[in-house]
Amino acid sequence: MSDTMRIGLLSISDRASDGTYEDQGIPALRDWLGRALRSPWEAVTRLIPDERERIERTLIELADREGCKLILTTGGTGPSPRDVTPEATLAVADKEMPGFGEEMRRISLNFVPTAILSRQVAVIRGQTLIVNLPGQPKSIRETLEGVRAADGSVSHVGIFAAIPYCVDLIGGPYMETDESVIKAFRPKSAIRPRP
Ligand SMILES: Nc1ncnc2c1ncn2[C@@H]1O[C@H](COP(=O)(O)OP(=O)(O)OP(=O)(O)O)[C@@H](O)[C@H]1O
Ligand SMILES: Nc1nc2c(c(=O)[nH]1)N[C@H]1C(S)=C(S)[C@@H](COP(=O)(O)O)O[C@H]1N2
Repeated sequence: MSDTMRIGLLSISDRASDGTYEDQGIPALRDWLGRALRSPWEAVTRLIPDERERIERTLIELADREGCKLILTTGGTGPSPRDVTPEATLAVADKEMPGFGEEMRRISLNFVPTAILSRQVAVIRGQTLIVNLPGQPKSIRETLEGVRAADGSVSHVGIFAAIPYCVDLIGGPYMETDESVIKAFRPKSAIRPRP
């Protein structure tokens, strides 16, 4: 197996995909991962409208054909009629990982009272972890990295801390992070020494 982690970045937005505004979802995901990851990775990106069948097909393509062991989606998690990202994600799932959604909503409440409007979920499909993030571009960093106090110390750990070990457990590459951005947590027995 290659050591390069392929990460699917899926932006789901009617208006970004039809050109009403420029997509900021994929650039925000790419920038954050560029700062956070120390191990080799490459992005496979897709920008699509809020259409359930299209979202399901794209998730299956990224997981099964493109070999992405992690897929981060952004957008379509709210209560509006066209927000169907969680339904599409659950439809392609083998297992639900409810801790991610619960924790992201808790983290987001540090930033906006409307955090509870996001129905975001995370699931496992085969050897792929799929995580929904909200559509607001700033929510990407907020949920992945967590909350910092004024002195820069972490007051609420972001959900990315749990992603490398989750990827280990489903058979993906060993991911390493820049601890000044996000410290990946692994039990001692799962930590590999640096070469
Ligand atoms: N891909 C994106 N790029 C830039 N801004 C975005 C993007 N997706 C969402 N936003 C911003 O975040 C807000 C909330 O996101 P949400 O996914 O609810 O969008 P929406 O209102 O359903 O819009 P859309 O028509 O793009 O699907 C949007 O109103 C928009 O300002
Ligand atoms: N961290 C964070 N979470 C957030 C937000 C945000 O700005 N930051 N916006 C909320 C709002 S206003 C909505 S409606 C929901 C759903 O957003 P989505 O439909 O763009 O996915 O995410 C919520 N979660």
